[in-house]
Amino acid sequence: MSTSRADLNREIALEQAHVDRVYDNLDAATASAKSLAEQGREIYRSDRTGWTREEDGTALFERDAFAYQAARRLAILDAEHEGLVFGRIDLAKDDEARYIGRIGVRDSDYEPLVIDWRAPAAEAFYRATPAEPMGVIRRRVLRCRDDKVIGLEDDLLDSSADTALPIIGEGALMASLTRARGRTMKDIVATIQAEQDEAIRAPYQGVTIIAGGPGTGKTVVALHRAAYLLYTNRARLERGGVLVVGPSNVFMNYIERVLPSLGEDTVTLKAIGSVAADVLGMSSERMDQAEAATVKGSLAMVAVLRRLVRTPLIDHPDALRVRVTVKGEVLGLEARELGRIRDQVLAQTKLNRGRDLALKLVIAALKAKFPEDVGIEPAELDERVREHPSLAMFMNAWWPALSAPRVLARLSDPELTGRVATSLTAEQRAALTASYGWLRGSEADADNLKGWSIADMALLDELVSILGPVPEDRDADVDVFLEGGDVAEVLTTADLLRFERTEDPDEDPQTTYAHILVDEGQDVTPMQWRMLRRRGPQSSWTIVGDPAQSSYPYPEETAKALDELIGRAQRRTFTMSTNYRSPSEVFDLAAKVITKVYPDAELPKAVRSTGIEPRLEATTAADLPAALRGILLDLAGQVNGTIGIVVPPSRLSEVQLLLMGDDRLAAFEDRLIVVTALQAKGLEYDGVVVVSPDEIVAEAPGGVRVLYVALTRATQRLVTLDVDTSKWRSLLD
Ligand SMILES: Nc1ncnc2c1ncn2[C@@H]1O[C@H](COP(=O)(O)OP(=O)(O)OP(=O)(O)O)[C@@H](O)[C@H]1O
Repeated sequence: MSTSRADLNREIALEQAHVDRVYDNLDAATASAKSLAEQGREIYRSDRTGWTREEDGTALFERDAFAYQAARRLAILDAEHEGLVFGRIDLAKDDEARYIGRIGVRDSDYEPLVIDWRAPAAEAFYRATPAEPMGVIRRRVLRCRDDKVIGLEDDLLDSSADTALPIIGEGALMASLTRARGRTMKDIVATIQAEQDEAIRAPYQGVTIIAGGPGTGKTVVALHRAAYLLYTNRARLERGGVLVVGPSNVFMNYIERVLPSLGEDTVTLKAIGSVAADVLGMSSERMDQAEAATVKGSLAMVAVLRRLVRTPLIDHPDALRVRVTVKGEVLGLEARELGRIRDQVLAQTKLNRGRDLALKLVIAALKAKFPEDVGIEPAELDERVREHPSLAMFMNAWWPALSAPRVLARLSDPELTGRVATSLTAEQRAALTASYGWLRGSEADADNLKGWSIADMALLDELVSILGPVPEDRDADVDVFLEGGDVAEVLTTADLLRFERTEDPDEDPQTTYAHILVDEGQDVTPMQWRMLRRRGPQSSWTIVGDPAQSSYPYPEETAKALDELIGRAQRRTFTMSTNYRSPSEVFDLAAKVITKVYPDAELPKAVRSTGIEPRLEATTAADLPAALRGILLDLAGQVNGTIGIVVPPSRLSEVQLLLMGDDRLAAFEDRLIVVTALQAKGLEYDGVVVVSPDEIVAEAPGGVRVLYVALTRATQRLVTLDVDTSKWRSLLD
């Protein structure tokens, strides 16, 4: 709808007057909060002199109806300086105008000046549509920079209403979608759409699944849901904690500003490779080769790890034998008897907690061997066996406290892997041991934190839960040499014990959360679901995902693991149907590719069209630098924001080097980002060049599904650049 500049300026001035009032009241409230804090008075008081967030009056909203809380949240918002007031609805009833903002603000008479976007009174701002206006005549979105109103976008929702309200602009959603993208995700609090709002405001309990194709806002909606849940369940969630898990640190950096821009800073964000850092004291960003990653993610690993723990660390025959001499009688237990005791203990308790019980059973078994016809007092026999130096030495070797890395490192031994991983194929076993090649040779390498992969974190976490925490104090300060052992054996065992003693395992139990939000859930492997469940045995969940973008080759296995996680909990699914990211020209191409291999893919409808078709280019390996350079120079002139260069892993460093050595590209290097298709998950760029689609398919565990991820990252323009081969194009026919 067209409006004159004068109309716009007049409306802006009107809104500015209201925004000024809001800020004046905020200043007063902040001052009052400060003085409350300074006086150290009880904060939650009935003299509501300042402001709070809304008029509802129920216990729910009273909870933080005090200046201190609001001032704290305001301080978080301040860092961002995004408009505090961003919306207004004009209601037919009583000509009421309601302002919507990031937090609620009242004036000195306790009248609401701004309603928190999460309050029930704000719901109509998001839900009203022309088909169902919910009493709203006009919805207005205010664009502010700091505390200045700089633009307005209106939607007329009830055209039948007799109103003189001016309608300005083309609608806020389109204005927001066509803006250039930066390096971090922005909140969408001013333009949340009705179907998104339903998922955001879904009840807290059980498991909420947010599904839908690429670019439908699943991530951003889930983050707004976290903010909403904190608002409606603040006491429970601030105490119990909220954890947001995403695929990588790059992704966490991309989304990290969204919650603070909504006034929330109590949420913990972790990449999947960091989730187990609470018990392991380490995290990882390293990806395994496709084959190894797949084996390590599969549920078959549970049995492999259990068997691994049951296999004694030392299986030298001398170490698997205990002998004590009492009154000239040699009492001994052989490997088979010791094996039985071991199984009995491990059936009852975790290895690191079972040593005392194992010792008790060994002593009982040894005593039972003492000949009945040789006279000895039971108490004396007990003492002689118990205090025999060989016994302590034997126990240190047979039942050492084990750390998870120490145990997992054993899978670098192909022979042992062959024994414990009987359910895996020979190829799977080979991939597994090859991935631990870095550990071969030196024991202490298990401590090399850089070697472990993201997939290993879930295996190590599983091991911690099988082994129990390593006890701090081990009475192993004795000089160790095994009875009947040779010198080499003595050294090996002593080394082993020293290793155990110098370890500094993190004994904290897992940190648990009241709500866990998992993004890119389709890529969470079954082993990783088990790791996550340990962080939320009682929690409610929000799970975001799109199976069509999965890089785990067995989506059915992940779905099964997810079903187990959900169990009998209440489950509700919201499927987002509109693609807000890519223009229809770009998404149509991606949709053709995915439907050929994954006919069940959710295909959202693109909300925009630019009239610009994707460019399909081809080059040779030798000419790649020149061809890519030409495309990037073109794109830099065509889009204002970021340009993503999505490459197969094998070309990552080649392309990074190319960018570094080029003067003309250096001029806009802050807009260029090189990523592999897997790293690009969840991210978006205004211009995207997908380099060598065929190699992306060949190198990624998810094949074409990962190419689909790459093809759906552009908000404006897409270029594909084939290198030598163009096989993927057969998917476009
Ligand atoms: N209601 C909205 N208003 C404005 N922008 C929106 C809205 N919904 C989504 N967007 C924008 O669309 C883009 C895609 O959102 P998001 O990354 O959350 O999608 P996604 O479904 O998680 O995508 P993918 O599956 O590809 O990771 C983002 O730039 C987001 O800000």
